[in-house]
Amino acid sequence: MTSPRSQVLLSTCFVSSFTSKVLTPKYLSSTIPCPSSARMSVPAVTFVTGNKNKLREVSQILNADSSQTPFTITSQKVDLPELQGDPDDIVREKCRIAVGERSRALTLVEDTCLCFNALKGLPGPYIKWFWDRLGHDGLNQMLAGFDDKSAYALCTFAYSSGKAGTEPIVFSGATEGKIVPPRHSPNGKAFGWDPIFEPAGFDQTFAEMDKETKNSISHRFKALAKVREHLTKEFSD
Ligand SMILES: O=P(O)(O)OP(=O)(O)OP(=O)(O)OC[C@H]1O[C@@H](n2cnc3c(O)ncnc32)[C@H](O)[C@@H]1O
Ligand SMILES: [Mg+2]
Repeated sequence: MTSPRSQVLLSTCFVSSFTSKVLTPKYLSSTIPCPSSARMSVPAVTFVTGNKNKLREVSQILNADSSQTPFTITSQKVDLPELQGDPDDIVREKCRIAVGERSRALTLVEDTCLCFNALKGLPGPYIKWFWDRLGHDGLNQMLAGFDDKSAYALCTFAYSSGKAGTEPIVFSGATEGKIVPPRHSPNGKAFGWDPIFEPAGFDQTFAEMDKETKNSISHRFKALAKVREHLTKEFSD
């Protein structure tokens, strides 16, 4: 029997194959099998997030290189609590909560920080609230009294096999850069704080560069490379 809570979860479930180029939201909880060309069998892993931009980037990054081992990831939209603390502890706890919601299935969650060096790493994991309340200009204003505008974007994934007695495994990736007055792409659409983050070595913000470039240098790309390596090892043989 499906509990009322799981019915809510199922009704907000996006299912997508990360082996497909297009994200197709469907109100299903089933998984999409690996293509017959798959060189190994990897059970579906569900990425639990309430953020469609994260989901899109994870999909694009995992699809970018067809020579990599394919594996199937579904996604589930759940508004997980915004926790406080150290990024690794936050994402581990986020994963435990997500696994609890999902009855021990293979589960992946992610938490993103934007850390200002002049502020000793803050806003860090609290960037969601700072960005919501202050916007791009307000975030710039926070650094107005400092010469040091350097910052880094940190992405931390936690993966759980869902097996009893196991702890989530954490994978992180960081990209250095600096905080700049907002600069958007010509189409004006942007993901979160991308318009104010200029990665080191580039003269464009994340929002100005094409998505392939962002996805080849981003905090998310670096963390996902470690996730991919782990999953490939875990499910080979
Ligand atoms: O359900 P979850 O996965 O928690 O999604 P969220 O939107 O709550 O995300 P976080 O808790 O990780 O908060 C990170 C904030 O930073 C934003 N963000 C995350 N990755 C980003 C990126 O690559 N570029 C710009 N903004 C990003 C995101 O929209 C949030 O406002
Ligand atoms: Mg969140």
